[in-house]
Amino acid sequence: QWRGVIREYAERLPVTESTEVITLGEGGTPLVHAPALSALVDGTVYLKVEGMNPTGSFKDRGMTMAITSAVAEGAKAVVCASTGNTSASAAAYATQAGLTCAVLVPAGKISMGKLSQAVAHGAELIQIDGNFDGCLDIARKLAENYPVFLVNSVNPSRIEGQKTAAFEVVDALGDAPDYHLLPVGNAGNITAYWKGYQEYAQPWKKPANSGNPAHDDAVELPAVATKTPILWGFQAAGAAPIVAGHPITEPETVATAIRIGNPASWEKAEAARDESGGVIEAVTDEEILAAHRWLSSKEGVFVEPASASGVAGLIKKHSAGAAPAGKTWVITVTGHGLKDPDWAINNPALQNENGEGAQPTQVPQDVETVARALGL
Ligand SMILES: Cc1ncc(COP(=O)(O)O)c(/C=C/C(=O)C(=O)O)c1O
Repeated sequence: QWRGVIREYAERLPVTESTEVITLGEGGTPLVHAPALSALVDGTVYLKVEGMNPTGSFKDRGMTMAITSAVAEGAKAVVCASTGNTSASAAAYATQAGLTCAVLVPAGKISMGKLSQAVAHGAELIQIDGNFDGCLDIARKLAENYPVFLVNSVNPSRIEGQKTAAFEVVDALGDAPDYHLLPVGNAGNITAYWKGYQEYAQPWKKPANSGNPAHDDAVELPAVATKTPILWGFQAAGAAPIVAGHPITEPETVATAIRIGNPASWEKAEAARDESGGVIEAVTDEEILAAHRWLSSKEGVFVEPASASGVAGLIKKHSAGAAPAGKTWVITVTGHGLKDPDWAINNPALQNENGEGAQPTQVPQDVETVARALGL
């Protein structure tokens, strides 16, 4: 039985045997071979399908650690700003821990699937007249001035939890891939992957000065990977502050999850890019929606639009002749397609010549008619 990322990787996380772990069984997600993308780049491409986490996105990895830390510190309430997935995850883990949860979301810019999760778990849901960056500013001020614990990825425990995805990739492949690709919004995830890959590529011992006597006699663990991958991060062209080199005051993209203009982990994301010898570049909404469609129609993997940004990036880099052949690639697809189902029906890449979506056919309850409708 998979025990959740904290128990599975306890020797590499800031916990001890006596820590009360709050978990919904997150982690242990599928690493799925992508035959069509592998053929495209003449290499081996795997998808790290993070939509298979308990609340349907990679955020659960960080939230199990953040809520576990909140409980350890005696918090009674947590707060987060979110484009949707963080709030869905915070609401679920807070419920599991018996904490109240306040979530601040940009008014009218959160997908129905994510909204339904925060509501279902009884979060105090506040829609802010502004964008995600404005919500994060308020959340930080609330945590500074009121008895609420901030669980956004500025909280280092989120990064600790999310680094376990890199461990799982190496454990599954036997070493790090040559390249790892992923979307970049608030930039916590690229920061976490780089931390995980670096830690796994060298001997590891819990930091003795963590103030936790149990760490002082921790054993040193050997390196697991022989190398670290090159990281390629991708922002939506209308919300690409790291690419532009300055904040974007009015970020715009259909990929609402990464509609972020001033990433909290900006510097750490640049460090991950530079230390890994990688890039952070932009992909357009059209390229994102085409990649979203590629995944569902060619690889059998259904994701929400922002999650396809890494795949859009690989396709774009390949068409520019910048994707070397014979390599091993891992692309993190970050959230399940059910989070934002409209794009499965209304994706322009799916519509026919007169702009109709792929509406299901309706016929009378008659087997011959159905057979004809199926073209049998
Ligand atoms: C599906 C999906 N894919 C990619 C990202 C970008 O990850 P980061 O670069 O670590 O921010 C997000 C981020 C969502 C939030 O920031 C939030 O939920 O508040 C996401 O939901």
